[in-house]
Amino acid sequence: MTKPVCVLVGAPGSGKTTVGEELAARLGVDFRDTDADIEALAGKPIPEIFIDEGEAHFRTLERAAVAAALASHGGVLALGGGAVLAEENRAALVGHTVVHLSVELPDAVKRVGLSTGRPLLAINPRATLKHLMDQRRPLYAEVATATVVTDGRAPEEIAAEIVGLLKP
Ligand SMILES: Nc1ncnc2c1ncn2[C@@H]1O[C@H](COP(=O)(O)OP(=O)(O)O)[C@@H](O)[C@H]1O
Ligand SMILES: O=C(O)C1=C[C@@H](OP(=O)(O)O)[C@@H](O)[C@H](O)C1
Ligand SMILES: [Mg+2]
Repeated sequence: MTKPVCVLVGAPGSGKTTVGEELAARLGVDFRDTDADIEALAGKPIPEIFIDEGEAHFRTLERAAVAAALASHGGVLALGGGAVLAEENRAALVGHTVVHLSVELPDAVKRVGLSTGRPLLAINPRATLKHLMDQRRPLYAEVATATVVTDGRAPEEIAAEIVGLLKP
């Protein structure tokens, strides 16, 4: 069975998508992001899924996307920030190389701001992010096989550190 060389988890704004693309380029492998898979399957952007069908439906699509990507993708895989909320997803990550991109509130807020692409953060992003991060911190720690600090660091530097971690 194919297995991702590295799965990236972390809060919104931790840089999973940005660092994941950079890491995949450095490793010469494909990059995949479950958020993009969900949008392709649903045929619409994530904010529209939240508006039309709600978060619970998004989480159902996300569980299917995570299972499919873990079983079929051999490159770098980025998950959505809330994927770790599902016990099913946390269980599916056991045995994988999972890097937690850690970020503290100030950098996360600066990076995502009032982002239009993240429906959960469309209103009051600082308070919402703080709540999400407090709730999820133990879950990222539970699934991660390594943690890389991203605060005040460029995506290139973070990707380089992960390349080093992946060396046997
Ligand atoms: N290390 C970093 N330093 C500064 N900005 C970053 C960093 N990583 C990501 N960003 C920026 O923050 C925003 C969110 O990044 P993204 O990769 O989409 O995060 P995630 O997928 O974890 O939510 C983007 O505008 C991106 O350019
Ligand atoms: O934190 C979350 O619950 C979410 C994070 C988003 O992905 P990023 O972490 O890549 O922003 C996306 O999956 C969706 O908007 C929900
Ligand atoms: Mg992302």
